[in-house]
Amino acid sequence: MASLSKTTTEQYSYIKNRMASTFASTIPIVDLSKPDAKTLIVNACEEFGFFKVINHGVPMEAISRLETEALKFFSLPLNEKEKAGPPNPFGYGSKRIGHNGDVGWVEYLLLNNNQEHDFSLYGKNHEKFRCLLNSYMCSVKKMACDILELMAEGLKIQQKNVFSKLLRDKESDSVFRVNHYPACPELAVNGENMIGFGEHTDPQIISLLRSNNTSGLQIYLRDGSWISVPPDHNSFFINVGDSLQVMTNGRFRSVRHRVLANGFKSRLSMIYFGGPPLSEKIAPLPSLMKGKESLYKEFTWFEYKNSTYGSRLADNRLGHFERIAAS
Ligand SMILES: C=C1C[C@]23C[C@@]1(O)CC[C@H]2[C@@]12CC[C@H](O)[C@@](C)(C(=O)O1)[C@H]2[C@@H]3C(=O)O
Ligand SMILES: O=C(O)CCC(=O)C(=O)O
Ligand SMILES: [Fe+2]
Repeated sequence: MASLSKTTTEQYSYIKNRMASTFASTIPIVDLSKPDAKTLIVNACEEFGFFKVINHGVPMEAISRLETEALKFFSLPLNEKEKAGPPNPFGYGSKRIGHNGDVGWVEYLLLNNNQEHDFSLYGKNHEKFRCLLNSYMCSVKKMACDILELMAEGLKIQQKNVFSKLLRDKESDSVFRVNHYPACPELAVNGENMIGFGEHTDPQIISLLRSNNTSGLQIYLRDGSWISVPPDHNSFFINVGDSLQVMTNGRFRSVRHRVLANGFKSRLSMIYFGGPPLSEKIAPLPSLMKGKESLYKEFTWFEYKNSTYGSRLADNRLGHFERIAAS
């Protein structure tokens, strides 16, 4: 994947070389060890649907050991990696994202938390890889639940575990993804920007992203501009997903985001997507309605997921489920 010519990159989307501004100071930072965390989380979810977390409690040692194993996997020859693919939807994938024509300058591993994966396909260190992945997923899931509980407190919801119980449920449909974006030297020469992972919102409740120190992630602001998120390998970045937007009746916004390929350095990111059980009804919480109508028709996570997997990355997936306001 690292060697490419113009013909191989033609299939990817380029974006105009208008640099997105990097406003490091715009992105809210939440220190999970501070008492104001819950208020800052609610403000960030309302304004951006996105924030950075420090003092997260996931040991750096566990993170870097997993990152090393993931990089070892991605450095295998393509035919070896392809033994763990194609992703339907889980396994190893390269360039194609989903099944509806999206492509990006990325290769990845997609795993489901409650499905047995045949790890023997993941290189000769697969046992080590599996153990590191399991312990990382446990720590990140715990952090996700802590954040969701702070969120419920910040929203003054009596039932503190109203969101976190969905991730803790043994049927929780959560997904883990490792994305590898090789450096794309042609971009460094032409000064162009190419899409690594096209713009989209995450369909689940919450996503916890951690990457190495290579830039690329951008988020879309309410004013219609894209901003680059300065990478920080010691922190986690949290996205509000579509399901949380619905549960808060639109008070929190699922954030549109994308990744641009880098001309000089490869990027490795690991994302935990916390999702509810398939049978869970996704609907606004009564305590957040305050006499207002629901903005959404009723649906289960199974129905939303089915519709998601038939959509293109950039689609507004919640559009199908919005109620048309009576005039
Ligand atoms: C094009 C697609 C890939 C995706 C499923 C979809 O049809 C639309 C949503 C995509 C997305 C974005 C967030 C996560 O990375 C993901 C695993 C998810 O749940 O929804 C991906 C899906 C995928 O890569 O299969
Ligand atoms: O790789 C990244 O940094 C973000 C990718 C992403 O948004 C996703 O996998 O849903
Ligand atoms: Fe995403």
